[in-house]
Amino acid sequence: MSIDLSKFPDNYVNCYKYLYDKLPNELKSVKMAIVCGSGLNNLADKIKNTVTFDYKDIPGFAVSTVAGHRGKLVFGILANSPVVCMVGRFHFYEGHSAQKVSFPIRIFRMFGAKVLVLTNAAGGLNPNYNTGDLVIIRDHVSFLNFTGSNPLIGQNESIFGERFPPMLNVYNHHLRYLFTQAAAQCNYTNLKEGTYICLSGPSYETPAEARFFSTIGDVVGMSTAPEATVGNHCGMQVIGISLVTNMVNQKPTLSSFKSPEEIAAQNYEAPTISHAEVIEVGNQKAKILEGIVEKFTEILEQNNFE
Ligand SMILES: O=P(O)(O)O[C@@H]1C[C@H](O)[C@@H](CO)O1
Ligand code: HPA
Repeated sequence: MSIDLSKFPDNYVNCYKYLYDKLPNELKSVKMAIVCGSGLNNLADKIKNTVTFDYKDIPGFAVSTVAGHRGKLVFGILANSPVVCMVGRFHFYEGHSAQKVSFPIRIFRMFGAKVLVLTNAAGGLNPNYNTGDLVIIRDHVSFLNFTGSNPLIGQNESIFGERFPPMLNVYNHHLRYLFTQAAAQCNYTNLKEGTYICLSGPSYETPAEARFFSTIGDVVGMSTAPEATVGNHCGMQVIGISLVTNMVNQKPTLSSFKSPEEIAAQNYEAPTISHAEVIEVGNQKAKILEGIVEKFTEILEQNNFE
């Protein structure tokens, strides 16, 4: 075993040992951890020589209760590199604490992962975006973090990181640049970069909230920031990719001064959004993202990225 387990809290040790004992030598240490967002399960399909665990069997893991999140942890080889992949993640709105949501990230760090690839499905706020676009996260605004649900609240586990971590470079610039190279090599031309707004969910935003969010960010979702916060705390280099699964409705709700007849005469169609739509777009685009993530892993290997 390459780390001194006596320095780690018991709940982390139990989880680490459970997984470690079941892994072949070539997967007992990994370079990269990947988290699949809603509908993006197939990101794991390119991983070879896999060993798969059900979340329900892993000590300390929550279970996935959301459609489009398979609930499997996959260790394996991607582009000649040992990786671990969460096929489905945990969300705060499922009733898990921010600490529980991000627990796996520290486990991945214990397994040696330095690079953390976070993917998510998100609503587009920036008018220059379209459904289906991939957005490299440049920075985030986390409503969870500043409303008292920062995952680092509680006793600081100093084996992982410092009490007051800076958040000035959470999303690593070099990784983001290399991701643009990977996308170009995969002939993907719709790559954007933007600020991700993290909400607790599960309700989607109102139009008024959406207009407000559009003044401070480009995409809005319900995940990623807790994992990025914890990854940053324990010294991981983080990259986040959002898939725009829907454009968020920002039009004001109906005026009180218009009669139902006037509204009907304008052929008004009420806007809507559903998780089924989110998953469908995720499924359609997972293949593209899968290819880019594989190429990205290959580029990291070529660059000896540590
Ligand atoms: O896990 P992600 O962030 O990809 O999932 C998004 C946010 C909500 O969980 C869900 C809303 O449709 O999709
Ligand atoms: O429009 C959205 N809002 C919040 N979270 C989301 N996840 C996918 N789409 C959305």
